[in-house]
Amino acid sequence: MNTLRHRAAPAAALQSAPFLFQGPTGAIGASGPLQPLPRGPIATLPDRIAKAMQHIPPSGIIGGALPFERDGDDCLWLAEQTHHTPLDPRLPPEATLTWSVTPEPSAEDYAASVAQALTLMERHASLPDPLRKIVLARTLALSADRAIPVASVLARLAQDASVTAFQVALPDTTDNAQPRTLIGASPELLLRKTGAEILSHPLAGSAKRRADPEQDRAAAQALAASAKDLREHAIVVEFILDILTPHCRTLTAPSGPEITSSDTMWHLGTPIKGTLKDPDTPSVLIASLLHPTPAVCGAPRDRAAQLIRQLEPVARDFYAGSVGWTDATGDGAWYVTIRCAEIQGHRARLYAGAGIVPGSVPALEAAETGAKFGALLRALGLAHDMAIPTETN
Ligand SMILES: C=C(O[C@@H]1C=C(C(=O)O)C=C[C@H]1O)C(=O)O
Repeated sequence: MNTLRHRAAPAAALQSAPFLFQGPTGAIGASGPLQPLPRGPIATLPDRIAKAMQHIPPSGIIGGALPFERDGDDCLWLAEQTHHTPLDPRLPPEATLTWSVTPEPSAEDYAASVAQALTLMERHASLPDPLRKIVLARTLALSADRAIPVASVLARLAQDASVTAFQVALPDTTDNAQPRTLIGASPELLLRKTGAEILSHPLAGSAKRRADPEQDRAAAQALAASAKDLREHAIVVEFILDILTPHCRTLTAPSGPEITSSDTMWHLGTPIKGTLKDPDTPSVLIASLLHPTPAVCGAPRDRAAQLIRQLEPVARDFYAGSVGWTDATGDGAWYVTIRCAEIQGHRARLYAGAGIVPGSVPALEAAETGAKFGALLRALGLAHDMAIPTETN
């Protein structure tokens, strides 16, 4: 992807783009005439994509967001042109918004749900195919005294060169509502397809980055040696290999995870590489087979999803879904929708989750989710660690 050829567009000009992504491999987004794809669940996606692929011009792109729930309606567009214009790194003056922040649920209630999930796992351990992992999330409901400047928040998220910053326009909730936008900085690649080659780079197992370099290195080393995190991670890799195997001629993964990082978090990550049997399958369809992986849902998938619905007080909507794009050849990239917020006017809802396996400690999982809000909080001009309960900070 050639990003040098293009001059940066003013952030405001890109604010209305229905989808755009900027990460280590460059910037890509929709431009030109646009039409929404009919909305629907994953079960009808192959049909809807096949129809859209009949009409896509060679320079076109399909992109948008899949929700967390496989039977929820997605939000995809077909744009006749693709742009590769990077976000303008020159930020407008420091925003001075005044905020109110309400955790929903509170960190204490979240920890109580984690404890409940652990009890259930223990009680079901002797049943056939027991629940082995569940990812539980919490949210922060933010309200500012003015409209949130989406474009400059996105530009700030994109300053972390190790993540993919994204923006996707979401369907309006009511007829005359203000536009809803999903923005985020995903560190996790669900699936990239280039010709017959595919790459998935799941993350699971996390530790907060530290300001002090020695403590920061120690946190990474402790993560790499944590049996609990290695178990949590292995469940995701096993799931992805199982799903991809029937679709691949070759499929390889290293025997253990590597340490990866964003500006705010350390993670365990495993690059899984494959060659597709049918290289014409559009990337969004392979991504939709994988989604949601146990990195954001759990194992077994359906049982975890059901318990998530029971234990989480706020619906996930597009959080823990997938955002991405597919071009006219079917190539594309789909990311796990994490480290994200839904923004509407002066309100934002931030989401963060953590994988729970036997051995997880509720208060530490509350702290981990608190740290995962950091990238968004900082981009909004708030203290990155304000959601980490003080006794664990
Ligand atoms: C669920 C989230 O992150 C996921 C969960 C992780 C974990 O439990 O260690 C790590 C990376 C992500 O796959 C999130 O950030 O909201």
